Amino acid sequence: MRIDVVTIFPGYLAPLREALLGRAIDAGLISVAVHDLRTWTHDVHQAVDDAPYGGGPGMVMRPQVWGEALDAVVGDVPSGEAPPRLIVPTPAGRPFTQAMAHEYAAESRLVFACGRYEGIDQRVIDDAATWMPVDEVSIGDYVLVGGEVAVLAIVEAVARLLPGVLGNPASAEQDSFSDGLLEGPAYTRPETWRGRAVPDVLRSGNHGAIARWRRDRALERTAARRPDLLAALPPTALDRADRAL
Ligand SMILES: COc1ccc2nc(C(=O)O)sc2c1
Repeated sequence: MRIDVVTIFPGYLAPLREALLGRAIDAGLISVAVHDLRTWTHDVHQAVDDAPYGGGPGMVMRPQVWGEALDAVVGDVPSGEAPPRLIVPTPAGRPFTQAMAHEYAAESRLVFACGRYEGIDQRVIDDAATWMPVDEVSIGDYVLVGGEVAVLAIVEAVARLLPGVLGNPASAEQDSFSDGLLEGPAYTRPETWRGRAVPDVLRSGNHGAIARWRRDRALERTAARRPDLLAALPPTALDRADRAL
């Protein structure tokens, strides 16, 4: 997968080259190019923003600069080749979900546009949508200062789903949300720590009982913390034992 990120703060994306993602880049599983939006300014001040039409607080990012940047970064899409998906993090975006992470993991190329200030002139999004799929997404019901942190989260959620990135593919298959539920509690050695013992069932070697216990804990946690996820499960998702909980 090829990933391009356009931002006025390239240094914010440095964590993409660390740890698991850094190893995936070194292994050639993903390529990441970070572009400084100011490359496409033509004035001495390298201005990327201007006052909003209609008044109001803050500044809006200029369409000319973004238009040239996306033209250059996306480049000419060879005929017959699918254009990349443009992802624009914004508080006004569609909530980013694990299902979307799987959708994005199937793409060969993603381009991220990181907004700052009050966001990017809407015409940039509208123009881009005439020649590539554009998703405006939010990583949560809170407002960040810019799109860069959201890009780090989205890229990590997507890249870990790519073949070869996670050491143990089963980890992705048993993710929270993979079966629509939150993961339950996890334990490792020692057996007792500060007077707290690991649940006996997890040391029983009885794989059926362990699976049942883990499912029950996941159902309990989901019911307590995300009842919306439980309500969204298809009726067939819960078996008789689940319902007996
Ligand atoms: C101006 O660019 C922004 C500002 C806030 C913000 N908050 C996001 C979120 O997903 O919460 S994405 C994003 C982009």
